[in-house]
Order: sequence, then C-alpha cells, then structure tokens
Amino acid sequence: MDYYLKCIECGADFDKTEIIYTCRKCDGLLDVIYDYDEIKKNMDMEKLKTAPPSVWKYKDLLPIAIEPVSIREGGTPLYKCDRLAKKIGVKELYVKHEGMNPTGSFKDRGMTVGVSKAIELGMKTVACASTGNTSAALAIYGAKAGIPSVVLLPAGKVALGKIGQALMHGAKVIMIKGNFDDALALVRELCEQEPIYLLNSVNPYRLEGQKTIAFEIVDQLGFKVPDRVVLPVGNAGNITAINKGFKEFVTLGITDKRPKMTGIQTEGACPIVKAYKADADDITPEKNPETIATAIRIGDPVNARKALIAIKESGGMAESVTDAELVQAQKDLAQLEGIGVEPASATSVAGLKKLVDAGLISKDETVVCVTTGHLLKDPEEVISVCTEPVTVEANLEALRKAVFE
Ligand SMILES: Cc1ncc(COP(=O)(O)O)c(C=O)c1O
Ligand SMILES: N[C@@H](CCOP(=O)(O)O)C(=O)O
Repeated sequence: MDYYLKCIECGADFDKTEIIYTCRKCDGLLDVIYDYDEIKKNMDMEKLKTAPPSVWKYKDLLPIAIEPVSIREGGTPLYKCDRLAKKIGVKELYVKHEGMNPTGSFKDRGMTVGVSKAIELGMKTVACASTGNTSAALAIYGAKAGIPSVVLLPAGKVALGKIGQALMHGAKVIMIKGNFDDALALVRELCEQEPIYLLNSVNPYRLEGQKTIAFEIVDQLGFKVPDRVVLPVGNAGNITAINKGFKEFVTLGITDKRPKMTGIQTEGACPIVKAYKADADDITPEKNPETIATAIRIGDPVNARKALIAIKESGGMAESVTDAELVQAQKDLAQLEGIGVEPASATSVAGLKKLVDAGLISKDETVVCVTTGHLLKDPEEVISVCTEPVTVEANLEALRKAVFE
C-alpha cells in the first residue's frame, strides 16, 4: 500500500522508510497520508459491513505490510447507556469501553501498529515515556514481539496496576524524578541519539492504530455516525486519531458526516481547554499539572496542535471538569451501567454532563463517550473514593446488623 508522512505545518513530505517522528524542516507533527483512490478500489465493502470489529479488520487503512504483532486488540463493546443518558439528560448515549482491550486501555490499538512498525523498520528496542497505560501496552507488545522495551515513568505518580503490567511483562522500568512532560522530553532525546524506536503518540504510526476507534463506532452503530464523540484528553493523540478515522471514512465514501470531537481535561491539567477557550492555535504549557486522574496529568501535550485543529474543524469543543465531578461520573458509570473505568476515563462522562447542564450540548444529540482505561488499572484511587467495607464478627446476629441497619 502506498503512503507517506506529511508535516501538518509546512507540508514537507517524508518517505515511509524514514525513521522520523517530527518534521526535519520545521519540527511540526506528521500525518500518515494514503492514496485513498487506491484504497477505495481495493476495499472489500462486503467484508467491511459484515466482519466483526477489531483493529486488523481495517488493515486496508493501516500502514503495515508484515504480519502484525497482535494480541487481538480492538473490538471493544459499545454499550447503549439508557440509565446514564436519563441522568445526564441526553436522548441517546453510548459508551465505547476501551478498558476492554487486552491490556486494559486504548493504547493497545496504537501499540499493535507501532510495535509492528518498529519490527518492519528493523528496530531492535522500543521506548516511551508514560503516565502508565502506554508503558503497560508497550511492555506487553514488546514482549509479544520478542524485543526489549524501556519505559520512563514520573516517580510516585503512576497507578499501581499499570506499573505491575510494565514490570511483569519485562520492560526496563525507569522512574524519573520529574513529571510526565519531563520524561517525554528525555525519552525523545534518547531516541534521537540511539537506535531505539520511540512509541509515544508523537509517532504518527501509533495514532493510525488508534483511529480504528472511529471505524468501530461507525461499524457498531450500523454505519451511522453519532452527532458527537466525547473523550478524555491528555497528550492529545487519541482525539486527533479518532478524528482522522472519521475523516477517512468520509473520504472513502463510507459515511457522509463527522461527529463533533469534544475533548475533556481536568481543571488541574487543562492547557488544551484554555487554548480552545482563548481561540488560540497552540497551548501555553502548564508547569505543574495536578489531578487524581494521573493518566492525564500532562501539562505540555505533544499533539496539542493536531488536537486543536481536530476540535475546530469538526465543530467540537473542549471543557474541563473537577476531580470531584470525574469521581461522581466514575461512580455513575460503575453503578448505573456496570462499566468500570479508571479516573481519567470518567472525564468524558463528567464533561458531557457539565456541557449538557450548561446548555452547550443539545439534549437531542446522539453521543458516544469513550472510556479509555479499565477500573482495575488504579485500585488505590477506587479505595480512596469509596466507602470502606465493614468488618463484623463471624455470626448471624452481627451479619444481620451489618446488612439491615
Ligand atoms: C486512561 C487514559 N485516558 C486518556 C488518556 C489521554 O489520551 P491522549 O493522551 O491520547 O489524549 C490517557 C493517556 O494519555 C489514558 O491513559
Ligand atoms: N496517558 C498516556 C500518556 C502518554 O501518552 P502517549 O499517547 O503519547 O503515549 C500514558 O498512558 O502514558
């Protein structure tokens, strides 16, 4: 399949054989550009309409020629959430639960493509900086591919389940005395100097895997497009990737419209929301981001420019929520719909509620909230926000008291 990399700022082109993360001329972010006429000619539309969703169902739209490094990612459930819809006050609400991926987050979609690309390019080691989920996914796909992985984490700020995954799957785990943004700057430098393949979302191939969330949403809605997609935003790759997916389906004539991409951050870490509200083209980095949602504790999102463009061109918006609001949404998802998510993921639902309450989102819209990671990723947060269990003597009287009083 024919494709190349194009700078979103100066338009410079780069060949697919190059190991490159940003534009060599202006340092702008890169996009993967395909020959869509060619794809259209060869696409098996019957299969597209009937085969069950998974990342590799859409391989005609993915830049990998080898047998992919895969542990069956994608194909996550799209739940219709009527009780939650009623509470929030929208007509039709769906939750795309990316926590149901093999490693428990949407990062698997990016890593199956990213690690496959590393192998295709002949790279022998992979690396990333991470707030946790990227490192878990990289460790697992690195293990599956049989190559070493190196992960840089902000010391003391990563949820337990994620560190456990990175360690057990054999990554070299390095704690940085700094935040995620410091770790990302460091790993980018390391990968420029050494033959180590960088698999953060600044790598455009990572995002190609993540765009399949858009394909699956359309697929699971019977080839209908929702009015709006709401999702958490951290390093801002996912909102960009999903927007690209919806655009590609329109380009290929599979759908005829795109949803409004709506990004949610927390009040303690919201550079994109501030830029959106100021109608700015780029962010002002935040030096000390802080939130209970450690996955999106990011002050200098690497994909900010792409994300702001995606929000603007899709007619979407950006909003921030408090930690208290996201914890309430996390409980609503869990207790009204049986959907267990980690704190960052719940910002999508908290943000939707805030925007509906403010009259900025119409009650008549069909909305998809993306929940990005599983509840079990961050058990410490769960314990800290839920009521403690009661302990009683092992007799029926004590039990009755505990159950009925
Ligand atoms: C659970 C979870 N949700 C949301 C995000 C934000 O995604 P993105 O960085 O692509 O904006 C991340 C990572 O950043 C994450 O781990
Ligand atoms: N939440 C992310 C932050 C890194 O984002 P990435 O998309 O650039 O890898 C994580 O899980 O580490």
